[in-house]
Amino acid sequence: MRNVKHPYPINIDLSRKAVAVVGGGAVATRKIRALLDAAANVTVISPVLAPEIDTSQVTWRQKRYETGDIQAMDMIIACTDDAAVNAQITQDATHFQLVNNASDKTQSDFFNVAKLEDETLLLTVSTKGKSPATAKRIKQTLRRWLDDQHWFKGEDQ
Ligand SMILES: C[C@@]1(CC(=O)O)C2=NC(=C\c3[nH]c(c(CCC(=O)O)c3CC(=O)O)Cc3[nH]c(c(CC(=O)O)c3CCC(=O)O)/C=C3\N/C(=C\2)[C@@H](CCC(=O)O)[C@]3(C)CC(=O)O)/[C@H]1CCC(=O)O
Ligand SMILES: NC(=O)c1ccc[n+]([C@@H]2O[C@H](COP(=O)([O-])OP(=O)(O)OC[C@H]3O[C@@H](n4cnc5c(N)ncnc54)[C@H](O)[C@@H]3O)[C@@H](O)[C@H]2O)c1
Repeated sequence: MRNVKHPYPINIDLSRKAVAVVGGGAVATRKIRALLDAAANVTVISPVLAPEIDTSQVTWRQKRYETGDIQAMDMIIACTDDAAVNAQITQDATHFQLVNNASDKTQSDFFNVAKLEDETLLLTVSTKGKSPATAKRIKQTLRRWLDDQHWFKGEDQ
């Protein structure tokens, strides 16, 4: 995130929102999984898609990114393997769109978080962009602790 010391944490209902994922590789696969969990309407813009991305659950625009592609989108995840393209996407977005640039945290309006979720609980972990691997480890430690307390009834995430 650009210069924010204390980001605003929220849980968003994405079921009426259009989300563009630009890029169709490993990072896109992970982000799309969480977006579909949240019932988002996902459009993927990428010439190639990883086989794990189910084309029956997303709209696939099989092309390289061009300015204009994200115009009607509420939220955009820029995760191509070309940092210049991801930077262009951040630049093309207007102030009322939310952009996550997966290759440059100084060009993001928001960061994604590690989550632990069952029917009644949603726990999220963020290191404010400093160490996603640490966020994942903390999540796994929390999962074991919650299991010991019998407080968690979810699947592995
Ligand atoms: C939490 C999680 C949620 C999610 O999936 O979105 C998430 N990253 C996850 C996984 C993950 N991330 C990376 C690998 C590969 C590791 C490896 O193999 O090398 C893996 C896979 C893994 O660890 O399994 C590497 C990586 N990540 C970022 C960069 C770029 C940079 O740092 O600038 C690079 C290096 C790229 C490079 O240069 O190569 C950036 C971001 N990643 C964030 C979130 C945001 C900050 C989160 C926070 O504040 O803590 C932030 C800033 C932006 C964002 O993406 O929103 C999810 C955990 C899922 C879980 O819960 O299991
Ligand atoms: N934020 C995170 O969690 C995180 C984690 C790991 C890596 N990264 C960053 O994300 C980037 C992508 O990583 P990956 O493992 O998904 O890469 P990848 O190589 O698996 O996938 C890249 C995808 O981008 C697509 N692409 C390339 N140029 C394009 C263009 N002009 N328009 C549209 N799509 C285009 C390709 O077709 C491919 O599907 C890395 O370069 C790295 O900087 C971020």
